[in-house]
Amino acid sequence: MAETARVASGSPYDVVIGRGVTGAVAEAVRDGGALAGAARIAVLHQPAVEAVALDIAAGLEAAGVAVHRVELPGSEDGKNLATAGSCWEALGRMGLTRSDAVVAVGGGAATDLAGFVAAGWMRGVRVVHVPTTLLAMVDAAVGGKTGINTAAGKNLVGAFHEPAAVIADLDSLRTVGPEEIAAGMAEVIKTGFIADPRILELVEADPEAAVDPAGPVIDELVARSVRVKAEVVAADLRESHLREILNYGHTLGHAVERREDYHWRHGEAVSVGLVFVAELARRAGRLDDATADRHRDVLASVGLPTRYDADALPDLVEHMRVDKKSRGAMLRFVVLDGLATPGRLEGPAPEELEAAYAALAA
Ligand SMILES: NC(=O)c1ccc[n+]([C@@H]2O[C@H](COP(=O)([O-])OP(=O)(O)OC[C@H]3O[C@@H](n4cnc5c(N)ncnc54)[C@H](O)[C@@H]3O)[C@@H](O)[C@H]2O)c1
Ligand SMILES: O=C(O)C(=O)C[C@@H](O)[C@H](O)[C@H](O)COP(=O)(O)O
Ligand SMILES: [Zn+2]
Repeated sequence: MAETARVASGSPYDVVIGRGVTGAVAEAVRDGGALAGAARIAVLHQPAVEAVALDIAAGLEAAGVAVHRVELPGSEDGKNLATAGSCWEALGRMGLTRSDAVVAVGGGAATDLAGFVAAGWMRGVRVVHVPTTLLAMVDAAVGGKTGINTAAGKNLVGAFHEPAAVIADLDSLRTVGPEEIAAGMAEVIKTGFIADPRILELVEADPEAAVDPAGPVIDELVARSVRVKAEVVAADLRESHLREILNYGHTLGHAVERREDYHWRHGEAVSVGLVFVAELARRAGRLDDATADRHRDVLASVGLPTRYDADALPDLVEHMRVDKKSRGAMLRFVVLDGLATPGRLEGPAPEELEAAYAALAA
C-alpha cells in the first residue's frame, strides 16, 4: 500500500511512500504530473543504485522523454563544488532547458547535490527525488534543503529548492547495508524525540524488527518521520525558527563530520550529537534524567555510536562556530525541555560544554 504525504508549502508537492512505487517517476510525465512537459531529463545517481536509475530511465524513455544518465561519486565525496560543476557541464551538453528536469537517485548525498545542481541550473529547474537510503527517505529528500560541503564546513553552500515530488520506494532498502540503515535510524530517532514519541516506542519494543529493511516496522517509521518533516517544513521552509528543531543533535554532529573529514556517516555523527545535547539539557536543568538517558539507550540499541574522542571538544567548538544556527560568536543548540518539547539553549559557558562533553567521552 502506498501512502502519500503532502508537503503543503508555497510550492506544494507529494511524497509517495510504498513498496514497488519507482514506476511513479515515469508516470509523473503525464499531464498534471510533477514532470509534465519535460522533454529532457537528467538522471543523477550514485553507482550503488545504477539498476534503479536504469529502470527509471527506461520508463521515462518509454514515455517519450530523452534521458541522460550522470553517475555521481558514491557518497559524501560527491557533495562538493567539483561534482556540481561537472553536473552543470553535463546539463549544458544535453541542452537542458527550463521546462526540463533533474531526477536524483540515491542517498542524501545524491539528493543534496542534485538538488543544488537543479537549484543553480538556469536559476532553478524542477527536481524529483528518488531517495534510496533510509536517511534520504525520512529526511534528506524532503524539505528542499540542498547543498555541498566546503573546507570550512558541512553544507555551508546551498539553496532552498523544493522538489516537485519525492518517490520513496521502500523496496530500495533491501540492498542497503546494516550500517547505513542504522545511520538512517539516527534521524528517525531524532524525529521521535522532537515530535513523535511513538517512533521511540516502536524502536524500543523491538530494535531488530525496526531495522529490518523488509518491513513492516520500518515502513511505519518512514511514514511517521516523513509526516513530521512535511509538517515542519511546510510551516517554516526557510528555517526562521520552527524548522531548527530538525537540526536537533546536528550542532555537534556536523562538527564531528567535519573533524572526521566526512569519513563518518552523517547519521553516526548525529547520534553522538544527540547524546551530547541531551546531556547539555540535563545539566542545564531543562531535561529530566529518564528522557536524557533514553537517548543513549535507544541509539545504542540500533548499533549507533554514543561516545567520541575525549580530547576533541576544542576542535569541535571551533567547527560548531560556523553552524548556521549560531548568531555571531554565540553557539545555539536545539534542546529538549521534555519529550517532544523542543526549545533552544543559547551561549552555553565553556564549563557547561565541557561537563556535557564528559558524558560522551566517559
Ligand atoms: N537536505 C536535508 O534536509 C538533509 C537531511 C538529512 C541528511 N542530509 C544529508 O544526507 C547525507 C547522508 O545521506 P545518506 O545517509 O543517505 O548517505 P549517502 O548518500 O552517502 O548514502 C550512503 C551509502 O549508501 C549507498 N546507497 C544508496 N542507496 C543505496 C541502496 N539502495 N542500496 C545500497 N547502497 C545504497 C550510497 O552510494 C552510499 O555509499 C549527508 O550529506 C547529510 O548531510 C540532508
Ligand atoms: O531539514 C532540516 O532542516 C534539517 O536540519 C534536517 C537535518 O537532518 C539535515 O542534516 C540538514 O541537512 C541539516 O541542515 P543544515 O542547515 O544544518 O546544514
Ligand atoms: Zn541530518
